[in-house]
Amino acid sequence: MVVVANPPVVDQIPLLRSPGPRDSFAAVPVVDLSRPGAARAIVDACERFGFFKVVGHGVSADTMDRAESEAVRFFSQALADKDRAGPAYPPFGYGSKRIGLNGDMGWLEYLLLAVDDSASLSDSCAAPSNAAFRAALNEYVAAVRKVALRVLEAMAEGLGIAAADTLSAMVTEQGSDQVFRVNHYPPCPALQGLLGCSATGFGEHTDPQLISVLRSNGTSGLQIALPGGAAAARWVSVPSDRDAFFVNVGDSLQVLTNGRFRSVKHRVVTNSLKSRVSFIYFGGPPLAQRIAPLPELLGEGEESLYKEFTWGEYKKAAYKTRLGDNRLAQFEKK
Ligand SMILES: C=C1C[C@]23C[C@@]1(O)CC[C@H]2[C@@]12CC[C@H](O)[C@@](C)(C(=O)O1)[C@H]2[C@@H]3C(=O)O
Ligand SMILES: O=C(O)CCC(=O)C(=O)O
Ligand SMILES: [Fe+2]
Repeated sequence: MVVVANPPVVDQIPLLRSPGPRDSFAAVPVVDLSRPGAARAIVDACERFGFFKVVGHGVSADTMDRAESEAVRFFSQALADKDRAGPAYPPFGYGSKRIGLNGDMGWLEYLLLAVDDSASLSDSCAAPSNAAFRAALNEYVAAVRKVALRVLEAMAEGLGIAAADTLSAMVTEQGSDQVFRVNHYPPCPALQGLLGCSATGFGEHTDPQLISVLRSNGTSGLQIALPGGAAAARWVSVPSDRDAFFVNVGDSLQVLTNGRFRSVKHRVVTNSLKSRVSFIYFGGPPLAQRIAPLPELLGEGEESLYKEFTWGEYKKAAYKTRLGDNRLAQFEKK
């Protein structure tokens, strides 16, 4: 009898070229939310990269540190204990290495959680059950969501949209689809010997929602693809900053701006020595929200580049794709 063993999970995690010093994105746009001019700077960064760093956000270091140390405590538990907070699919909870339902793998473990209308972790997610961790995450989520709303308001202002809450209302309306994710990338020392290679932490993708707001513990690993026109994308590492937030434009915001803002392709490469812990708030609208270019942004005679769809339709289609797929392609007008 031939016994075929399943390949070890780690063999299914793709390798990436380790970033070198020349791949650092030192020119990452930095927006100080507390200063005048933020709206213009945000629009400029969204048009050029779909990505920027936010300082002057007013979130206390205590709020960030408490959430981080509770997350570190959670991930340091035995696997059997963490598994009690899973599985991640369906629909929310603890997951390890498998991302989504379509075969993507990364060198990470994570908590995928739903956020309710009052900006707290949804009662429908029992995980995490530890009261101190849950309280720390609730405090953090409330704070980061406020940052996301201020950024969306600044975007509307910078785009010259009359109603300041046109974009932010989409993620505050009843039934808005907000997700929160805590990612832990353990160091991946097994690859130290393979010169110039790192394991994929989180494979390349764009985020489907309107906006994602990320904060990490200061361990590098996040990379974005610089737009290259016809040329192949150039991957650059984002210098980490534990005191700042990083904002990604998502696919839905690209459509709402008829392609003026670009959803940024990004990925995470593991560090061979240090753990990375990241928190990401994903702001999405209610499922019934129509995702189409805002009329104020369409010039005379300008047509939508996309077919009509709702967030619910886009999300359903997105969850059938692999991470690296171009999810918007099937909604583009040919
Ligand atoms: C492979 C997948 C994971 C993902 C759902 C998908 O089918 C395609 C989009 C992925 C993504 C990327 C951004 C967020 O991390 C996420 C929660 C999301 O909304 O879309 C993940 C999904 C996931 O991890 O379930
Ligand atoms: O963990 C990170 O730093 C980024 C992860 C990410 O892009 C995601 O969860 O969608
Ligand atoms: Fe992402």
